Amino acid sequence: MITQPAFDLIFRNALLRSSAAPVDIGVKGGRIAAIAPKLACEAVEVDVGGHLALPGFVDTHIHLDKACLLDRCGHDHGSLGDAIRAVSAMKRDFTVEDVYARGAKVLERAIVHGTTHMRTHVEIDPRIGLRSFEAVKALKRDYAWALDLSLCVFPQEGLTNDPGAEELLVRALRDGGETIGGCPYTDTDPTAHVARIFDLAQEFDVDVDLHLDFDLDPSWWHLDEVCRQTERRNYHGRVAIGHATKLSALPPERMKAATAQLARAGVAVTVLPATDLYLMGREATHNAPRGLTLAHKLAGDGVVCSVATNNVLNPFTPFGDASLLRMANFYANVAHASVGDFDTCLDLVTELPARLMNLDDYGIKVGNPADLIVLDTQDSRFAIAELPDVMMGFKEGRQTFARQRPTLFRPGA
Ligand SMILES: O=c1cc[nH]c(=O)[nH]1
Repeated sequence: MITQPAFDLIFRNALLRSSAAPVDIGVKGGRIAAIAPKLACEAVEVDVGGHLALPGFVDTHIHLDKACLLDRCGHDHGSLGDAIRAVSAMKRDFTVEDVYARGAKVLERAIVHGTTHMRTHVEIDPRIGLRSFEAVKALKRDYAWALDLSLCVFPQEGLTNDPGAEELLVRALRDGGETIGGCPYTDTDPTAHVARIFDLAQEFDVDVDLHLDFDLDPSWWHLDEVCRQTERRNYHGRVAIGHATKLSALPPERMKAATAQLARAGVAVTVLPATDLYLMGREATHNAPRGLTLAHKLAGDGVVCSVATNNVLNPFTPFGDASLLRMANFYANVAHASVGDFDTCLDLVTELPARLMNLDDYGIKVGNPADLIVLDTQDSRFAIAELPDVMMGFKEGRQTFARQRPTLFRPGA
């Protein structure tokens, strides 16, 4: 009789955030089958060497369709409006192949930086039609070996004011759109925009992820309407808002009320620090006012939050390498995070965005897919501060990348 090995693969000596000492992780059929201090059986082995193993970063908000446009967009961008107009003019010339190539470049960077789950927003409107959507669908298929890509279709330039946009959105939702986004502040009727997005979300039974309240004027906003619609439609836990920088301009009492409102409605908040700080305050002649919603504080008060990359090398953010660890470090730097907040900052790119995206089988737990990454650090508390290399990644137990340690050429060695 041939005895089957209990595991196909064992990760030896992996430090988990939840364990005081390194453990072994047994994998069978692509799923985690056991976690124990020492697994005594034969299998292919990967020596993690006491380094930190995490379940992979979760990027809830990126725009693959308009990444890597620096060579086409001129040198002088400024405000949010400028960025939207610049891409609006360019996208008429986007082809499926062009969007695919730019998106692939960013996806490959994200993979080697340890991202295992990602939600890309993709613009759907009469200027671009469904070309970008076709490209990101192909990217989802072609990179499924390394990363779960989820598609959020959205009308960047408005809905009620843009004839033809809704019909295209409906076609995208019938053909693989997994979440519906929106951008009420570009619509001539923001309230109707929000209501229509929720109508479509309910019709297609998909979650909602809106660009919202992206400035520093707290005298008006769309947050109340979004929370109202969420509660009215029983969409608790299925709605996220990105940017929401107006929250950072609220005095403490109003912030307390807004936090309670978000927690009650189950509306999640995604902070996009690179874009938020790049685009705001552009009209100012001096003391350029910029703000950032404090995701780690909101998270402490029961609001599901994430930090995400958003835009990479385009007029919205002419920087970036799709590294979520670097983005979390950037966020922690500019958001007044103290050493005691660093653990929560790591949650903002792992556990919390997994909740935002309702990923039921996320995490290094028995029964879950063996999706994990290994960081070159032995202390999870300081991963955000240290910016360690992500040394290797696995999806369902299959290795997706390895990063070589740099070699020092010491004289005389
Ligand atoms: O940051 C932003 C805001 C609106 N639309 C985008 O694509 N990015």
